[in-house]
Amino acid sequence: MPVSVHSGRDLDVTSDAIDDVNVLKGKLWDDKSEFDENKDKTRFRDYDAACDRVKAFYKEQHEKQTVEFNIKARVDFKSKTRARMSVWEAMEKLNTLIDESDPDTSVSQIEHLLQTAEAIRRDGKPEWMQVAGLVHDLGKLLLLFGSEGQWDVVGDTFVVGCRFSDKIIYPDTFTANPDSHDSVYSTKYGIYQPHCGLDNVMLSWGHDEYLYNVFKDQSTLPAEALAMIRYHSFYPWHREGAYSHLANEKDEQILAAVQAFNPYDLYSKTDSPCDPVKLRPYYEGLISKFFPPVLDW
Ligand SMILES: O[C@H]1[C@H](O)[C@@H](O)[C@H](O)[C@@H](O)[C@H]1O
Ligand SMILES: [Fe+2]
Ligand SMILES: [Fe+2]
Repeated sequence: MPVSVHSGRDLDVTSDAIDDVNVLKGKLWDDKSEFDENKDKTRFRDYDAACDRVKAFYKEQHEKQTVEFNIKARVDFKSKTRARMSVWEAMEKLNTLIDESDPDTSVSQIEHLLQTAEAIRRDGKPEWMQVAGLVHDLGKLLLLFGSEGQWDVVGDTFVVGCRFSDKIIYPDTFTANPDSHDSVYSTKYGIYQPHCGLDNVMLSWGHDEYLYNVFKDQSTLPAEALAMIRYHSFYPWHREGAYSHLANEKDEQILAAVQAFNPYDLYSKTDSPCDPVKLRPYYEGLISKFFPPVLDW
């Protein structure tokens, strides 16, 4: 049985899907201590200690995310509408996906979205930020829309078109990426100008970039929320301080927003489980404030 599940079945979140996920959890993660509720913060994102599934994921991703692939993915994105549905329907669709790149969670994606949103709500943060938490990983729907695998959907992001930063996890795996040997793409600035701004660089294609593009014209979310969505996986920048030679002043401002969001995304992964049925009325209320009833995905 494959370790990743992304069937297109429309299951009710309260029933079969939860069972499916629990079965998978048992199969995927033998060492339950990895997910204990009192996990120390320093033990999150421990990629040295990560299992083979995570290492294999990044090896493949770092080899295949080239400039050529990224241009193709963006052209493909613009060429069609993949589905029409509401935000809550999109969340339900994701319910059986388990992310192969993530060393810190074994829960389904709807669970992760609710845990993130609930943690933000508990801290009394504004509604737009709760919504950002609720939707931030919906871009993983790409898995149901003909992605090539998980490598072009999940995982940390980085800039393509210039030298791969050594602040990216498993930096050695980029030697297998043809762009590492390209005379332009392998230079410090590559195809970019100094301080051109992150708006003008191509981040590796995946759930962040996809979802940002879906929401930028179909929501009333503020710029900070859109930045949280677009850059939440860009750890080399928001955590490691890489790419300052490409960032501009505007990016400095949004960095604060992305960093404020990050702990909720990361550390809520060991919170107690949420009940989607109980929480739905509250979050449907918030969704209706920021999104139309149906969106093009
Ligand atoms: O494995 C995780 C997961 O794919 C997250 O959704 C993403 O935002 C993170 O950057 C990544 O490390
Ligand atoms: Fe994510
Ligand atoms: Fe997340």
